[in-house]
Parts: sequence; C-alpha cells; structure tokens
Amino acid sequence: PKHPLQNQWQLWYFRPGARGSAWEDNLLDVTHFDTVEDFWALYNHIELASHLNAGSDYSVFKYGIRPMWEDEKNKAGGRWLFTFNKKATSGRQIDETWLEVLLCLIGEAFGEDSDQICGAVINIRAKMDKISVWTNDFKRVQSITNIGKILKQRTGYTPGITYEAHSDTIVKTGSMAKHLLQL
Ligand SMILES: CN(C)c1nc(=O)c2c([nH]1)N([C@@H]1O[C@H](COP(=O)(O)OP(=O)(O)O)[C@@H](O)[C@H]1O)CN2C
Repeated sequence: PKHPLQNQWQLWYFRPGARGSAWEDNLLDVTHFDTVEDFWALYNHIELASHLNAGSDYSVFKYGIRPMWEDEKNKAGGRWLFTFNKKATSGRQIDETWLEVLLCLIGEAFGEDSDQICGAVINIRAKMDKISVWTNDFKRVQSITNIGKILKQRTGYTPGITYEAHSDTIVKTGSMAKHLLQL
C-alpha cells in the first residue's frame, strides 16, 4: 500500500500571463496528492522549476487553500522569503532548495507548528528567483520563528530570510515590504 501523507496537497502552476490578462486567470490547478509515492511520481513528471520560463511559479499548498493572499487561510498570514540572485545561483541549487522545502512541508517537519503552514511558492523570474513559505497567522511570532529556523537548517540556506505579512506585501513599495522578522 502507498504511504499516506498527514495532509493532502495541491500543485498549482502560474503561467506568465498574456499582456493584460487577469492574474488569477493564469493560476492553474494542476493536481493534488496525499501519498509519498504520488508526490515523487508528480515531482519526477513535471519540469524542474529552474527550467520554467521567467514569470512562472509553482505553488504547493494544503488541499483547498488557494496560493493567493485573498484566501481565507492566507489573508491574516505571511511568508518567509528566500531570494536567489540568478547570477550567483545555479539551477541545481534552486531546484534542490525547492525540493527540500517541499519535503519539509509534506513531511510535517515543524512539529506542532506544522498546522500553521499553508504552502510554499517558487517564483522563477528574470533576475531574482524567490521561494516563500506561507503561514496562516503573522502574529504567531514564536511559531513563525521556529518554522524559519527549521527551514534554514534543512535547506542549508545561509543568507538572511525575512518574514512579511501578506497585508504588507500587498502594499509593498518595491522590495521595501515591511519585515516583521529576520533570521
Ligand atoms: C487576486 N490578485 C489580483 C492577486 N492575488 C495574489 O495572491 C497575488 C497577486 N494578485 N499577485 C500579483 O502578481 C504581481 C507580482 O507578484 P509576484 O509575487 O509574482 O512577484 P514578482 O513581483 O513577479 O517577483 C503582484 O504585484 C500582484 O499584482 C501576486 N500574488 C501572490
């Protein structure tokens, strides 16, 4: 029998939008999975994130949570943000970091704080790729800190990471979104 995951997860793909298209129209629900075997079958079936065209995203969220600020489960939350300067990062590095983040999520690596996890996003962009882990309540500082520490340990990511509330990201001016926490 297949090995069940604690949660069911959904993979979304965001395609670079045709000019003037609505953001949400480019967010596509690909599939969902809830066993270890089905995760690997999916991961091995789809394109590596580093091979996606600039402007694309993958999102892996708990089933039923849409990877958007407005979702009930996201609107009071925020994200830990990992950034990767394309000039200084190999495709292999970004792919390995993304996979490790996914394994933390589906493997419930955050103990009792795992219930605050909504999902993870990788943004493939022309100059700066981003990986973010979204949690459901930006006020849970201790839990968010624990989650950030585990993510840095498991990924071996050494630069700083910042946590920002989605409500701040939405009104951000450039990359000046208000940082609630830094690790
Ligand atoms: C419901 N709704 C419209 C809506 N709901 C959302 O949840 C949501 C958006 N819109 N997003 C739009 O994409 C732009 C790039 O953000 P980016 O995170 O891709 O980052 P880049 O600036 O492309 O690096 C954002 O500025 C925003 O316009 C982003 N986003 C998460």
